Amino acid sequence: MTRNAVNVTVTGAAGQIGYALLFRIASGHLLGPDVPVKLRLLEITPALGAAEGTAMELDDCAFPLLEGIEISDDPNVAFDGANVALLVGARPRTKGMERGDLLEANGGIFKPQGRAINDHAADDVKVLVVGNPANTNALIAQAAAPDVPAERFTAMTRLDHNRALTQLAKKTGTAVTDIRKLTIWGNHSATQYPDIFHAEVAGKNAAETVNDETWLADEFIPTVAKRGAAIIEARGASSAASAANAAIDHVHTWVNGTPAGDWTSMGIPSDGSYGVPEGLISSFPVTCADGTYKIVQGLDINDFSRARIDASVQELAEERDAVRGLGLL
Ligand SMILES: NC(=O)C1=CN([C@@H]2O[C@H](COP(=O)(O)OP(=O)(O)OC[C@H]3O[C@@H](n4cnc5c(N)ncnc54)[C@H](O)[C@@H]3O)[C@@H](O)[C@H]2O)C=CC1
Ligand SMILES: O=C([O-])CC(=O)C(=O)O
Repeated sequence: MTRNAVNVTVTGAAGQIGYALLFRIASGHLLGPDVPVKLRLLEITPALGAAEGTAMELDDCAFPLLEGIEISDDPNVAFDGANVALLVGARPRTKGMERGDLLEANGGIFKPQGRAINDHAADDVKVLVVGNPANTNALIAQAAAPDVPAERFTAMTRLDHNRALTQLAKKTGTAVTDIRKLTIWGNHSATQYPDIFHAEVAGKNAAETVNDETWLADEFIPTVAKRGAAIIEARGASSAASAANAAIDHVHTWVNGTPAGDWTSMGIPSDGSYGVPEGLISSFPVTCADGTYKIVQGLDINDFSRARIDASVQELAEERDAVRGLGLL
């Protein structure tokens, strides 16, 4: 059976993550080996030439699943008919820039993009925001798209999830495939909380297996939460291939489902679960099936976890209040 191509819009297509992402989308890793794709690339006007260059390379791969590439500097064109929208392009923080300046600059990007998604994307559009501050940028885009169901706007914490998997596997001398039910809670920032209290390593409780709260508090959590900064320090540039890989994982899982007996982490609009105020886009443990996700319910949250979840959620609430103050919500 021949399937219709899925329209995948990627913003910031000429950037570092874009370069690591587009080839994997075109080769079938995002949606599956039998799903044709059409790429719609959005860039700012000065970067259109670089996006053209990447498109030339995509052509030169002769990917069997790639049915077309369109490039534009107009969000209304780039999001037209989008089934999947990967919002990667963002304004990076530069020297002397305050947090409020960063939020305002990103508001100028994500508000019009949200509006364009509202007006032009396909009815089934799924949105993943990668550009930082990802959770709050997702909130801005969502607020500008009142006709799109709010739950279609998600923010990426899968990179944090994957980072945590590897750190836990190393500590326990196991493979990442032995680990299940790990959770990232909260914001994609240094306040995020990677939680192993419900995780399993080779079928046994991870926290009991590790049995080392000092490692948990002083090594594991800070290593995962500050990994982005450590990569920048080591590489002289921020995570790109691993971020692209996580974006692929996030959408692939959302569309194709979580394996039985496991869950993943996604930044999603809170429904009030686990005391996270409704509407904040916060990371939760979720299962996915049939193209939708559900928050894993009924987990006991101990005092150690509660304090950390609350701190990250507090930061999200402050970011929301700041963008609300700027008139972006
Ligand atoms: N959520 C996560 O886990 C992670 C998020 N990030 C974030 O992803 C973002 C992108 O990272 P890189 O690709 O390394 O940055 P980059 O600077 O290499 O590329 C960003 C691209 O976005 C483009 N751009 C800027 N404004 C745009 C607009 N209005 N419309 C379309 N394109 C626009 C720029 O021209 C540039 O080509 C950054 O905000 C970074 O902090 C990075 C790693 C992980
Ligand atoms: O810290 C950054 O700018 C990049 C990022 O989000 C990450 O690597 O997690």
